[in-house]
Amino acid sequence: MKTIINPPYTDWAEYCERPSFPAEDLEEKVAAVLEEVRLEGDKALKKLTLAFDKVEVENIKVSAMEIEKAGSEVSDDLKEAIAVAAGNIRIFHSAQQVKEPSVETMTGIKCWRKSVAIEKVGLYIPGGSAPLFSTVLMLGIPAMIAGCGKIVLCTPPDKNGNINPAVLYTASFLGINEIYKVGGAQAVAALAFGTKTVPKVDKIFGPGNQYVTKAKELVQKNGIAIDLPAGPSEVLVIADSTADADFVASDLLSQAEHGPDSQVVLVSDSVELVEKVKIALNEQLSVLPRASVAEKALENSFSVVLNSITECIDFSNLYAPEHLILAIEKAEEFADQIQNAGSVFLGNYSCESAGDYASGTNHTLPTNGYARNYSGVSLDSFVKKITFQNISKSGLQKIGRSIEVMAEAEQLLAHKNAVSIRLKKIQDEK
Ligand SMILES: NC(=O)c1ccc[n+]([C@@H]2O[C@H](COP(=O)([O-])OP(=O)(O)OC[C@H]3O[C@@H](n4cnc5c(N)ncnc54)[C@H](O)[C@@H]3O)[C@@H](O)[C@H]2O)c1
Ligand SMILES: N[C@H](CO)Cc1c[nH]c[nH+]1
Ligand SMILES: [Zn+2]
Repeated sequence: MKTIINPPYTDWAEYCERPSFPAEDLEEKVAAVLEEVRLEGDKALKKLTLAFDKVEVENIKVSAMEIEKAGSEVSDDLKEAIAVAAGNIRIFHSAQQVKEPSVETMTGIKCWRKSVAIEKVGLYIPGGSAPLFSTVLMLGIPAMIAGCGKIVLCTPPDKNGNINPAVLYTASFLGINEIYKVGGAQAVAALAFGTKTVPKVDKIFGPGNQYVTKAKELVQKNGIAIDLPAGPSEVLVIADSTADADFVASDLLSQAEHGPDSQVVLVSDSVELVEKVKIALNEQLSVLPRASVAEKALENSFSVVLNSITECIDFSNLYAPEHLILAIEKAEEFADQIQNAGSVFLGNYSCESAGDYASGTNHTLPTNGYARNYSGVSLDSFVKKITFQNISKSGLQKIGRSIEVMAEAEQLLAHKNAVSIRLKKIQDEK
C-alpha cells in the first residue's frame, strides 16, 4: 500500500478515482445477456448459468425440501448469531417508520403523504466469491417491514448446483421462500423481464460484481427501478496518533478481503501511525485465509498523510467512501463535518464489520463515490411516497385565483378552466 505525503489539494480528486478493471466489452456483454434472457427466458438462464457458474441447473426454483434441509445444515451457533443480528436490524429499520405529517397549507387545503410498499421486489444476494447470507437480512428485513407483497430472491448456485445453506436458512427464517438459483447479469435480467419461472418485479435490490452492477444500470432504462450502485466494497479510515494500529489494519483488511477490486484507504495526520499500520497489515495478512485477495486489493489502495484531521475529513468528503471509520480522539465531535459517506463508524471500538453483520444499520451501501448522491438501503428504499390533498370549496376560493393566473401565464387554459368552472359553481350556489 503506497503512502502519499501531503499531496497538493489540486491532486486530491485524482486519488479519489476508484481503480476499475472492467471486463472487456462489459456493457456489450451484459446487454447481450439481458437480451438473451428477455427473448429465451428460462432456457437462457440455464445456458448462462452453465457458461458462467459452470453448473447445470435443472430446477431454477429452490424446492421446499432444499430449504428444509438447509435448516439442519446450519449450526445452532450461527442460527443464534443470525437471530441476534436480525433483531438489531429489525429495531433499526422499524424505527424508520415515521408518521407522515398532514398539514393545512391554507385553510381548507389539506395535504398529506403516505408511504406505500412497492408491491414486487427482487433481492439479489451475491454468491460468487462468498455466499453473503448477511445480505439476505439487510434486504429481507426492510422489505418485510415495508410490507412488500411479493419478495423473491436470486443468488448464484455453487459448483454442485446448490445454494449455500446459510442463505436458504436466513431467507426462510425471515419468511422468504421464493428463491431462485441464478446469479450475475442473468439474475437481474430475469427479475427485470420475468421468465416462465422467475417473476418480473418492480424494483431490484442488492450488491454485486461488475456484471450485476452493469445489468442493474441497464435494466433501469427499461423502467425497472433499482436500489443504488453497490459495487466493490471499500473503506476509508481516518486515524490520528491515538488510534490503535492493529485495529486500523484489521478494518482495512476486512474490506480488502471482499475482492481484488476493493479499495481501502488510510488518511492520517501522523506518519508514525501510518508506518505502524503497515507493519500490522503484514502481520495480520500472514494469517488470513483470503490473504491473496486482500493483497491484490491493497495493491490498489493507498494511505495519505495530511496536515490536520480537518484536512483528512475534507479528503474523505471528496472521496465519498462507502464506509468511513473515524479512529480519532473525540470522534463524535467530528461527526457533523461528514458530508459524503455511506455509513460512518465512530471511535476505536466501532469496527466496520459490526455494520456488515449485526449492529442494525444496513450494509448495502453506495460505492465508487456514489455516496455523494445516494443513500444506502433503508426502509424508504422499499416504499414509494404518495401525496394526497383534499380541498374544500372555501379552500378553492382562496387558492383559485392564483392557479388561474399561473395557468394563464403558461397558456394552459384547460388547467385554468378546471378551477374556473368550480369557482363559478360555488358562486351560482350562493
Ligand atoms: N456495496 C455493497 O453494499 C456491497 C455489499 C456486499 C458485497 N459487495 C460486493 O459485491 C461483490 C460480490 O461479487 P461476487 O463476484 O462475489 O458475487 P456476485 O454474485 O455479484 O457475482 C457472481 C456472478 O457473476 C457472474 N459472472 C462471473 N464471471 C462472469 C463472466 N466472466 N461473465 C459474465 N458473468 C460472470 C456469474 O453468473 C456469477 O454467478 C463484491 O465486489 C463485494 O465487494 C458490495
Ligand atoms: N462489507 C460489505 C458491504 O460493502 C457487506 C458484507 C457482507 N458480509 C461481509 N461484509
Ligand atoms: Zn464486508
